[in-house]
Amino acid sequence: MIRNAAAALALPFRAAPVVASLTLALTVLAGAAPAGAAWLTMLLVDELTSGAASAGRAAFLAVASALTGGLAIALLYLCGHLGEVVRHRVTLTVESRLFRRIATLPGLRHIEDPAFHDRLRLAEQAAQEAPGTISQFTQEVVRSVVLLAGFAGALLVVWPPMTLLLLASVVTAVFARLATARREAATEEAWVATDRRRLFYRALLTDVRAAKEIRLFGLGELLHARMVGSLTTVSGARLVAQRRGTVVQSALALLGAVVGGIGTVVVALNVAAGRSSVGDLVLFLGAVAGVQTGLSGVVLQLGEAGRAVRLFGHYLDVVGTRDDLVAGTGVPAAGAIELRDVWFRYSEDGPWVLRGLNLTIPAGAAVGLVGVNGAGKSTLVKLLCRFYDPQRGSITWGGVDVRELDVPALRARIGVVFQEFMAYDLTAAENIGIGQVRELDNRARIIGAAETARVADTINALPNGYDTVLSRTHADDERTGVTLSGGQWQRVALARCLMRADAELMILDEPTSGLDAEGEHRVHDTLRRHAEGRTRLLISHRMAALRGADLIVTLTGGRIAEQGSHDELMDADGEYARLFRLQAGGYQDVRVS
Ligand SMILES: Nc1ncnc2c1ncn2[C@@H]1O[C@H](COP(=O)(O)OP(=O)(O)OP(=O)(O)O)[C@@H](O)[C@H]1O
Repeated sequence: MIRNAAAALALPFRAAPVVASLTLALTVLAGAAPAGAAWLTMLLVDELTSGAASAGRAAFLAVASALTGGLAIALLYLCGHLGEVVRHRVTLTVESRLFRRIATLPGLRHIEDPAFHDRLRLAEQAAQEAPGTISQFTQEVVRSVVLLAGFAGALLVVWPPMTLLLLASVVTAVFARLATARREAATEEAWVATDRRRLFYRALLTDVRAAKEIRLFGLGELLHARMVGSLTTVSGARLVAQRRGTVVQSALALLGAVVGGIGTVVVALNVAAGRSSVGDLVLFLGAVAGVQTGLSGVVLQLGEAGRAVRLFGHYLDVVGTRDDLVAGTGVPAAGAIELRDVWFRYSEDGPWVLRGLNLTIPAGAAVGLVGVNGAGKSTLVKLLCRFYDPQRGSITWGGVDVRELDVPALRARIGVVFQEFMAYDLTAAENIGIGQVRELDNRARIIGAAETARVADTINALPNGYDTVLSRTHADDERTGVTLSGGQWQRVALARCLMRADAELMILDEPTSGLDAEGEHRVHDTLRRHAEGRTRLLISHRMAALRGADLIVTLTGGRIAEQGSHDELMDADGEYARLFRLQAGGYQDVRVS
């Protein structure tokens, strides 16, 4: 908690050192002004009730008191504005740090972890709220401390025990408010998963891709009910926490009134008995009102700040998240890729997906990978891209363990069309160009990749050609976007992969599943010519597509069960031959010669 508070308090001074320091100085002045005004008022009252009042001195004191009061208000507004400036800079800093951490996480472990997403949501909330709340609280504390110091002197002079009484009521208020804040923050933490589900259902209801199934299967009511159910639960819990807070606040207000009342009675009796002056009473009343107003502001904000500090811990956790992979510094060397006794599972208690897998992918060879659904083909691809590390065994490239290589350098040598490739709501040119970010503006290269992937004609026929936004939900400059068919999208993804003209390893995970028969034939033909000499890993359920590969391997039970050329595997008459015949049989027709 102290670590969180210190980090949050330091933030404004790191994000906007000059403005934050100026705000602090002016806040001190703003805090001193009301006490100054009260002292001047006391002097004025005493002057007027002294029996030998000087008109000039009284007028001076009246003007000075009014001006000091006015200055206090003006300073408050100025500090408010400067506080906004600081908040703006702090928000930029924290959001930027938070999302840079997310953007630079090398592996997939954290991003696939639901608990990490919950922490991220709390961190985002804290990043937006905490800096403002905490810097406002800091200002309030500084102003109040100065103000209290001024008034405490007055109270000590007029009736010393009042200082102790006020102190006792403040300590009570602080503890009560902090307890409320802890409860409120705990409520947020407890319900964050439910709130995430609400956002999930909400996103589904408005998702264009989900719209067809939602309508056909009549899921609208179900999703709506679940969304509202989550919302009701979360806002109900927040209301309960808030109700408790209100009860506590009301009790504290009553306590303050009782303490103030006791002091006023005592001092009024002193004035009546001639032990204190009327000026003393005026000063005392001003001081008590000033102290209580100032303190109730601080105590109220203390609650907000306490909650913010606790949630800020999630921000610090996310920003300080360790890399989910230990990166090396080596530069990849050309050569064969070898997987030796690779064991992998997605979680500690999950089932093994790969169980002692051994495979050599020779440099420059086309390797076809076959296996039933769930055999682990895409998992193997993810390991080659080093999104995860195997729990046991090793993967080497050119004789070097991939764990010793620099991760971006390794990935720069790989071009992939993932099975679940992305369809970005960007222009056609950007959708292809992002395959090689430094070539994003190289239109000739983008057109070349589109032509190789045989999607150029489709793009040329779009309303704005390569500048057409491929989206129905986003539009640029009032131009509506367009949506491509599944197969056309797949060709765009292929063109994106082909932007990596210098990639040594090309991985195509089901690259032609959405293509028509002629399209598939042409793409394979083009790929064979385009990727000649590069290492290729091709995954497909259409066995005919892999027939021409130099090496075909079948993945069964987390291991390589068979490997060889098409002819060798057919001669061996194993699982591959069985599957191949099964598929080929599906196409046999007496009318086809
Ligand atoms: N991110 C993940 N987290 C946990 N388990 C996963 C994850 N991805 C895949 N799996 C599991 O790993 C196993 C292998 O999945 P994988 O996607 O590698 O199979 P595949 O051979 O590519 O299948 P398909 O032919 O259907 O594409 C499956 O049981 C799957 O449930």
